[in-house]
Order: sequence, then C-alpha cells, then structure tokens
Amino acid sequence: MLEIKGLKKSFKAKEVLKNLNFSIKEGEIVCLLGNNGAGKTTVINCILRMIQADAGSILLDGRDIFTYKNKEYFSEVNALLESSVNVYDYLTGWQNIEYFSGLLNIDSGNEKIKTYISLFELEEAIHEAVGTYSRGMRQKLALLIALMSSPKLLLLDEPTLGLDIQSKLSVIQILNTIIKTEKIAVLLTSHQMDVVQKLQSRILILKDGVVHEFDKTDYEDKDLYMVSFIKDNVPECDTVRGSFQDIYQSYYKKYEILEIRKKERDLEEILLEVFHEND
Ligand SMILES: Nc1ncnc2c1ncn2[C@@H]1O[C@H](COP(=O)(O)OP(=O)(O)OP(=O)(O)O)[C@@H](O)[C@H]1O
Repeated sequence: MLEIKGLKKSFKAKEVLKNLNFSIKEGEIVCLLGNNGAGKTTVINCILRMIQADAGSILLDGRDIFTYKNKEYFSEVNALLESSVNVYDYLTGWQNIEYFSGLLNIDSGNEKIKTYISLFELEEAIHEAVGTYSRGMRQKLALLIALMSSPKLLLLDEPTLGLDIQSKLSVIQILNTIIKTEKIAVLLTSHQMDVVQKLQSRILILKDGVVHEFDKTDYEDKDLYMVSFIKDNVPECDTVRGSFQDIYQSYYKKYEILEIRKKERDLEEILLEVFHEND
C-alpha cells in the first residue's frame, strides 16, 4: 500500500531524515514514535506532498506519489493533523459532514456515514453546533469525516491529544475495528504510550534519521515474575527473578501461593530505554 524507500530530507545543515525505509499494508496501523524533533511530522509532510524530500521515493500502490494528480491523490490519502482545523465550530456536526462530503464528492446520506455516526456515538449531538462539543466529540467527528471518504491511507497526528480516558478508549476502539474492516493503512504518531499500547499496531521508532522496527518481546525480561502469596494471614507480593518451577518450589514450601505471573514491562519504560540507547 505505502512504501517509503531511502527517504532523505535536510533543513539547511540539519539532516532530519537520513535513509528512511518502511512500508504499511492495508488494514495495518503503524505507530511512528520518536522524541520531539525526531522528524515524525517531516515524514507526514513528505507523504502529504507538502514538502519534497531530497532523495528517495514514496510509493502508493506501487506508484510514485508525485505521479498522481492532486484530486486523485487526496481521494486516496486523508489526514487528521493536530495542528490544522479539521471541523468548523459554527456549523453543526451534520453540516460539517455535508460540507466535507460536498468537497469530497460523496453522498452525505450514505449508509456508511449513518453507521459511523452511531458507532462514534454522535447521534444526539449531530444537529448541534460543533462549538458546543467536548474535545472528544470534536475529535470523533473529525475522525468520522476523515474516514467517510474511505481513504486507502490515513495519516493521524496525535489523534488522542487532550482527550479524557473514556474518549481515548473510544477512539482507540474505533480505530482498531474500522481500520481492519475497511482495510485502511494508517500511519499514526503519538507521544501517549497508553494509547500506543492499546492500538493493535506495529511500532516503528524514528531515531537519528532512520526507523527501526520495534518488537516489545525483545525487551521483555523472561525470568521476572510477580508472586502473590499469604504470609501470616497477610497478602503480600514479591518480584522475583528465576524459573517458574524454582519460584513455585521455594514459595510453596513456606506460604500459600495466590498467583505467579510474568512481570510485564511497561511499554513507556521500554521505549524510554530504546530512545536513549547509544546516546
Ligand atoms: N520547515 C522547516 N524548516 C526548518 N527546520 C525544520 C522545518 N520543519 C522541521 N524542521 C526541523 O526538523 C526537525 C524535525 O522536526 P519534526 O517537526 O519533523 O519533528 P517531530 O518528530 O514531529 O517532533 P514533535 O514530536 O515535537 O512534533 C526539527 O529539528 C525541526 O526544527
């Protein structure tokens, strides 16, 4: 679906993208993570053809993105950018949908839009001005509008920034389901590790101008367990290193064991380690 090959981009003497290579398949969410200034927005801007790379190529469905005419390209690629206005406050939710459907030349009365309004739980407020919406509702409306044209590729820059837990979870759930059923390729940037952890996504780390595929299992400590047990009628919990058998044997003899389970490392903690590797 999307292939990025040998992408390079410098701003004056600053080499931001040195040799970027990755691809995204349909129905796949890819989270592009990196420290502030790593170059995530630069990648998105290159894909949106807002800036031209110095070298390398970006292919959509095997075709260089610069061979597409604007209208054709942006009917296949859509973006929800943190920095730009995505919905208009003085229009109602429905008027926004009608306005953007008109621009995209799609029928605002189609079944998909009706289904999305209900899935995004916007039915009750759909005829109210967006200015009265909560941040979560606005974001869901913006996401609905980005999805209603059935793009092949959707770029999401910090889609859950400023949302409360409930709204975050609802956006995550929507993304996890719709992206697979609609077979959309998604490139998402976020600094919110709780969101990244819950998204059914592949993770790429952008560091020093190149991307690395991240596999959480490479960083798991395979011999670390949490043991919950009763000692002198009081529940306690230890973090212990060793094999399951050895830990079981040593606790079994002394205490009533409630549970022994692998201690999972927090994604944020692991990524912090990854971002600072070789610094
Ligand atoms: N138009 C530009 N002119 C000059 N420098 C730029 C331009 N755009 C980006 N940069 C520089 O390129 C680097 C990467 O910026 P970019 O915005 O892509 O990072 P980012 O990973 O998106 O950061 P953040 O997480 O803070 O949004 C930064 O050092 C930035 O100052």
